[in-house]
Amino acid sequence: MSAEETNTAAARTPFPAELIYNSGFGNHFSSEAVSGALPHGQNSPLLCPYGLYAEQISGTSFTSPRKHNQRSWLYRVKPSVTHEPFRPRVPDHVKLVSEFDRSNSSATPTQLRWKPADVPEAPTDFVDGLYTVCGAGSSYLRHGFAIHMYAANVSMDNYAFCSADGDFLIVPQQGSGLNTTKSKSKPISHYYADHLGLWITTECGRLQVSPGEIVVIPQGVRFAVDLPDGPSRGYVAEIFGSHFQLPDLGPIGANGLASSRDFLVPEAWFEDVPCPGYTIVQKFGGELFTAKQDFSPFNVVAWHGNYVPYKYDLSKFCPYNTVLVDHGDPSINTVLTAPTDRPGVALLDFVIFPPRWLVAEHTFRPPYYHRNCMSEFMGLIHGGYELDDLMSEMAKADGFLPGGASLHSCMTPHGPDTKTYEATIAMENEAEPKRISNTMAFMFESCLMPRVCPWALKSPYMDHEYYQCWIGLKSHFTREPLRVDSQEGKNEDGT
Ligand SMILES: O=C(O)Cc1cc(O)ccc1O
Ligand SMILES: [Fe+2]
Repeated sequence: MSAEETNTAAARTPFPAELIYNSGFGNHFSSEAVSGALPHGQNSPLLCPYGLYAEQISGTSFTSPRKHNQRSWLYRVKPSVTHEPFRPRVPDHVKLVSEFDRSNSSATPTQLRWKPADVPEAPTDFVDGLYTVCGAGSSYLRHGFAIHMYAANVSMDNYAFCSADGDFLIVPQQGSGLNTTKSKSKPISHYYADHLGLWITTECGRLQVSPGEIVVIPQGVRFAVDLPDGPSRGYVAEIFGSHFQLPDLGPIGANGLASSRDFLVPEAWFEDVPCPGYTIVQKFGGELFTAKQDFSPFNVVAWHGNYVPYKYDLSKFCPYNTVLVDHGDPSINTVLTAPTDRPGVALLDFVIFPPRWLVAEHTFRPPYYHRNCMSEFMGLIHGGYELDDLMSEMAKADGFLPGGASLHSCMTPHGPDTKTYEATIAMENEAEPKRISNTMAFMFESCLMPRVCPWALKSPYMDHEYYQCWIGLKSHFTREPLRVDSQEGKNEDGT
């Protein structure tokens, strides 16, 4: 059937120009698309208002401590259980992994970098365009993560998707007609102001997510992605057995980094139209299963709870950083963290490198050379990474491009390339403040060691020459004493 013939209610219902959201992180929300649809005083009355069915979705075990416990109650036209049996999805050309071992992925300590992937020419929706790059652990054992990327050019037609494996943190990188013109002063949202991004219909309501924003769809929550504006490309971190939370702020105090009130949660929205042949596609243990039903899963008239999808605009992030010497550790820029049972050890941190001022003195300002016991996957949403923007065209570091990616696994050495090192030193450690404006990079950082999927290793976008960017780093060692550029012996004005 063509898109015109199918009864694709979700795809056909245009989103309003501006959606209204609830605001807050981890709140217990209540939302009614029809006034009075939420029961009062109890969750599961004998008969719910308007003859709705009550259904609970749990994101944590029933007995999880109260401060971690996540669940929502959905009041819907028909319950989710009304469907034909799940069957393996055909054709099964899926490049998704949720239990990483020798049969489906490789160990490699090499520094890896990928160029941005082209959006396919053949019609490809969000689910078909999704492929796993790397990951670790197991969704079956509820401990691990997978990093996927996607490139899509059509809306999902007459079906909804959910992952039984884990929460999806989606980072859209590109919408159609992306304006890449550089500006020193524009916030990232301006670059994408005309782009509608992803229209995501979920059981809890609808979200519009543009590049520069992120969205989290919790494990099991059903959603459909429409592309009103044409092709889209981006990154996904899927976490098994943990949920994202805001990082503790420690000595920073009560404010800063990502603020609770900037997280936006949908308002209840439903459709109640016949949907013959509607399909639920469920990712379960890395495999896709389908089940037919004759109604839309977006039939939740009201809901309440704290297990909800949410979005966040990265330009709202309030960065803190070095104000005197030394490059700070990237954890200072953590937007969200998915914890393990070990304090301070993340299953997955989502860290950003937003526009900001560089003001450090006597300091090599780019990231230091390092080897990390955690593994670092990086993506670039917009502009250049770190000092790219400040360098002359001659010295401009290249190779890490918007839509591209890199992976520096556990204990794999990495740091600024030769051009960045030389250009930084050539700036003679200028002490005056500099603004990095044209940038929005991010990192998924995990305590687990990722294995890399074969299609990512064999990808035509793999940059096999990546190692070359460090080969030119020369020895500057001399037995002659160098001018020691430290604070010692200096006056407050630097003289
Ligand atoms: O490797 C990277 O580019 C990520 C990173 C950034 C930074 O500012 C400090 C450490 C670090 O791993
Ligand atoms: Fe790093």
